[in-house]
Amino acid sequence: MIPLFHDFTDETVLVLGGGTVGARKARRFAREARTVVVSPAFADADFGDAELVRTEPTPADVGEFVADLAPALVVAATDDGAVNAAAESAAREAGALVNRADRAGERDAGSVVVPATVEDDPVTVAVATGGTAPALSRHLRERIEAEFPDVGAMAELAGEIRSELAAAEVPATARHEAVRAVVESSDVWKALQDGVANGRQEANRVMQEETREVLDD
Ligand SMILES: C[C@@]1(CC(=O)O)c2cc3[nH]c(cc4nc(cc5[nH]c(cc(n2)[C@H]1CCC(=O)O)[C@@](C)(CC(=O)O)[C@@H]5CCC(=O)O)C(CC(=O)O)=C4CCC(=O)O)c(CCC(=O)O)c3CC(=O)O
Ligand SMILES: NC(=O)C1=CN([C@@H]2O[C@H](COP(=O)(O)OP(=O)(O)OC[C@H]3O[C@@H](n4cnc5c(N)ncnc54)[C@H](O)[C@@H]3O)[C@@H](O)[C@H]2O)C=CC1
Repeated sequence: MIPLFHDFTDETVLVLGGGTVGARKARRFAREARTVVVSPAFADADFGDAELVRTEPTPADVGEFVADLAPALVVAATDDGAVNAAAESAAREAGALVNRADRAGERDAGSVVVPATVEDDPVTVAVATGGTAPALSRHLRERIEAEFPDVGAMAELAGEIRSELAAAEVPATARHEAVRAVVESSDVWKALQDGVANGRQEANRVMQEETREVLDD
């Protein structure tokens, strides 16, 4: 399976099932998309900014929700296999993506998996195990979050340096080496813990050192 990133801004996501799994997916998608959760009951859980619709659709009703909402993605997270299967076929018919929360293993195109995700804007790290061990995906996600608390700030810093070097018309190879030296520097990572300004200062030092090395060669 190959991970691809999908922008759901201005899209609708329909989640069927208001259990803890439906809540987790709703929370996740509601950060970006209009998210509607349809379920006869809702777990005592955080559904983020999702809209909750309390009703118990039959498999036939599911198609109507899909037709009405025209979602880009349908998440099938009920404990009823027939409803989840109906969600899958309605999504396919409507040309929407589908996420079957009750299935592991191989999938057809259009049937997508939700990975464990580290999000620290503008960075996204996605982890999956081919459905073999979701608990391990979660654990890896937590380890990555703990290991790189400033990853978003690092991305901003590297992006700023990239644009500045490009604007100064520094040749491509030197630019690439400078940016790589910054992101690979444990000193810059450490300095970022004390704020972006410290990170920037340390990055300047690393780049100066890098330039000196190039000139010495
Ligand atoms: C195939 C997939 C489909 C999909 O949902 O997209 C799927 C399917 C199933 N999960 C099951 C169980 C659990 N899932 C979790 C947790 C997560 N599951 C997620 C994704 C996926 N789960 C996709 C594959 C991802 C991959 O390849 O690794 C995460 C990463 C993302 C998310 O859901 O948001 C999220 C962690 C988020 C985070 O914390 O970062 C935990 C742990 C926990 O809850 O703490 C458990 C219990 C422990 C265990 O079993 O490992 C079961 C069995 C149900 C049963 O036994 O009844 C099935 C169905 C089956 O296997 O048949
Ligand atoms: N992908 C994942 O991470 C995981 C997936 N699962 C799978 O996902 C399913 C859901 O898991 P949980 O949330 O823990 O189960 P749950 O039993 O807590 O929640 C199921 C929800 O579906 C609702 N529901 C029942 N009939 C419905 C219908 N006709 N239309 C809409 N909603 C309906 C119920 O009211 C309930 O809110 C499980 O059956 C299991 O197969 C379970 C654990 C993790």
